[in-house]
Amino acid sequence: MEGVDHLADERNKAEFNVDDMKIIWAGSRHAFDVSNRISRFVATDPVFEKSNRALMTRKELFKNTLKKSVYAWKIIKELRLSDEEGIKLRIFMDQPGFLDLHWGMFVPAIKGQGTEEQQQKWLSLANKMQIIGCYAQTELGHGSNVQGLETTATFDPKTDQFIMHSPTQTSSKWWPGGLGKVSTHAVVYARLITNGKDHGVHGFIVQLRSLDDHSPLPGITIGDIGMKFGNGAYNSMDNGFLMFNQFRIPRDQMLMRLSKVTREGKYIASDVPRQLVYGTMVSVRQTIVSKASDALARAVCIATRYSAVRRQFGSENGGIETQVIDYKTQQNRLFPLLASAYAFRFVGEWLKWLYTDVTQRLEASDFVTLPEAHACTAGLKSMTTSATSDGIEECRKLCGGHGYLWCSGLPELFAVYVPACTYEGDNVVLQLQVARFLMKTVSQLGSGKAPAGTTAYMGRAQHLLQCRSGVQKAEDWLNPSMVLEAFESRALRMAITCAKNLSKFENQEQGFSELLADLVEAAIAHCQLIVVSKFIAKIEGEIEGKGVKKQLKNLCYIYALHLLHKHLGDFLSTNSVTPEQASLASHQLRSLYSQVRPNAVALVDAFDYTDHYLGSVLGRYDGNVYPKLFEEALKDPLNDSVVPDGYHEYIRPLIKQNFPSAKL
Ligand SMILES: CCCCCCCCCCCCCCCCCC(=O)SCCNC(=O)CCNC(=O)[C@H](O)C(C)(C)COP(=O)(O)OP(=O)(O)OC[C@H]1O[C@@H](n2cnc3c(N)ncnc32)[C@H](O)[C@@H]1OP(=O)(O)O
Ligand SMILES: Cc1cc2nc3c(=O)[nH]c(=O)nc-3n(C[C@H](O)[C@H](O)[C@H](O)COP(=O)(O)OP(=O)(O)OC[C@H]3O[C@@H](n4cnc5c(N)ncnc54)[C@H](O)[C@@H]3O)c2cc1C
Repeated sequence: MEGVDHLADERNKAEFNVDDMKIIWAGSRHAFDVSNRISRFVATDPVFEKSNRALMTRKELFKNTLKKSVYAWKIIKELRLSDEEGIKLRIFMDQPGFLDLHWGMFVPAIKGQGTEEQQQKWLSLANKMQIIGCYAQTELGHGSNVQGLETTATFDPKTDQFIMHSPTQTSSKWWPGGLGKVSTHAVVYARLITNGKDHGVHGFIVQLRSLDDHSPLPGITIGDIGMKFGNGAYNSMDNGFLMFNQFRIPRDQMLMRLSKVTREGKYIASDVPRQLVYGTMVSVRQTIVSKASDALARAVCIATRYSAVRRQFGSENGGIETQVIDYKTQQNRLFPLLASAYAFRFVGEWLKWLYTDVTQRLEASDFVTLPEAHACTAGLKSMTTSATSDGIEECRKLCGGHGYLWCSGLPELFAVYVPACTYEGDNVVLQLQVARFLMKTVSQLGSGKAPAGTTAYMGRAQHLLQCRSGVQKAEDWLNPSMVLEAFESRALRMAITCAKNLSKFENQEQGFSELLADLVEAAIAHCQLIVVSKFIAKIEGEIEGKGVKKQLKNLCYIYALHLLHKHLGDFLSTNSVTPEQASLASHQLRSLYSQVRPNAVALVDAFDYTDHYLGSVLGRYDGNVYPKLFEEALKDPLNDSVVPDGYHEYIRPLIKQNFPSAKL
């Protein structure tokens, strides 16, 4: 029934104030107000309609993305939206496109690696969108191995220019978003060569297309790399290829904040770490962690509301059947994902703080926390995107058959989200960076240099290697220090075992290669510890709102104890817990699920998602699922006529056994 809230009973059961939780989820009242206002604005503007996306051809989808993006930009300008509001507008527009790369990578790359003059010149154009830029790093032959890029930028002292060239097919740029059809400019990463010497990979601003007729400039071959995973989905983005044939750019288009080439062709490296050339990736990895919580929350919101609407079995004497959310198996799959969405939110907030802190330090030439910032952004990007991709797929299964329908919103969400495990660094490659950082930290234990930040726990190695968990009853698993100690001792013991095994190899690099799988496991254990510890820090801080803290505590312990359950092999093999303690954790987990159950729908309402943003018949706020599923089905073009096209050509001859005779 239209206008009826089918989930009202669920909402009435909530034991906390949802409006207060909305503020906690958003991060502040101000952030909530902006998010709430912009999401409603987008939801009610017909230009941002998106339900028809799956039926569009690639060309229609691309053009629709252009229309929405340009309209969004017009709104941002005309209504003088702040940066924060503009970002929200792009998020709620919910259609990947060139704006993401222009604002998310091109502009930050110039800000981070350009000199003052370069910033003034290029950002004044980019900020007005008089030029549109992308981030052209990955090539056909190399993505993960950035040092292996082949594109060259050779300085020609005669003309004071760099000659950009793609010497091989594998050196073609391949993947950059916005490159294929839209960008007029790119930050291109290429090997800098001066006086015959290769100085490694550096960034260059390169104009790709004419600003008059959009044709590629002479010496540039450019196009779209073709359809990607899923219908609609990420195909709104023009990921592109690019080849240079001796294409010339002025010397001052090398991004020269970190190192310079003089008029004479002399290379001057600054004394800052060369890894700062990777700075844009670090900044985007940090934002990807917050976006993971956003994507997982969308899937969980759909699965939770639908699980409360859906009923199967359990009716006695023709009475009402059981809501599937009441099955313990459903709770055991769903509630840890709900808890993970909250956990990633809070670790995302913390990571933003860490990133802001390292940026300020770098400006003051303090590089001490750079390795930690790199390890945290890389590891948490990897861990949260992997968990979110798996979580979205689990939510699809939690919705049974209807989850497989496009209009559930889950197939498209999965297809758009899953490349996050690959872009901005393959998730395994990134965990190996964390592992290197951990091995280095372990090797320095006892050297007098106390580990700091997220590895501070390693400074208590003596205790953590010997301690035995003090958990004796199920409620002890609600004691933050007992939970933390179990995670710390597991992470430390795994790291130390790796280090010991590594030391058995004469050649460290060969040892590292042999032990890759164990090293990744150790890195994941460390990242999980970070997320658990930041969630605990959150619930130990000040939290306003009726009943809010209690809910967050429940979710925090669900998050930690389900990880313990999932990785029990690690916890047992490192003697961080005993089998009896593990079974007490499972007992506590069941009790926490029962406490979350009456609050589940309200906990996803706290995400404050509009039906437009969710884009899901199953996740509708009012729970009016069944009539709407019919409405959606009837909109399908196959239902335009009752007798389908092809009937006379194929179905009728088949039924009437009236085929033209076959010839082999
Ligand atoms: C709410 C949000 C709203 C948002 C709105 C907009 C947001 C924007 C979002 C945009 C939408 C997203 C669209 C998708 C965009 C995808 C773009 C891409 O994929 S672009 C393409 C992305 N591509 C990739 O991600 C490629 C992945 N590959 C790589 O990053 C590198 O090749 C590597 C790290 C794997 C190795 O690098 P290599 O040079 O071989 O280094 P070694 O291993 O030999 O280590 C040497 C030393 O360096 C250290 N160090 C390393 N990195 C860093 C760092 N970043 N820093 C500091 N340090 C670093 C390392 O620790 C070591 O230290 P030590 O031991 O000596 O002390
Ligand atoms: C949707 C999308 C958008 C993108 N947008 C951009 C963009 O805007 N700009 C841009 O420059 N790039 C972009 N990329 C490229 C992206 O950054 C790379 O694809 C990514 O960094 C992974 O690199 P790769 O493709 O070389 O993977 P590979 O490194 O070839 O990975 C293949 C397999 O090898 C494994 N592997 C690789 N190296 C190691 C190792 N050392 N140890 C163990 N295992 C290893 C990986 O785990 C993986 O399983 C995009 C990619 C996608 C999918």
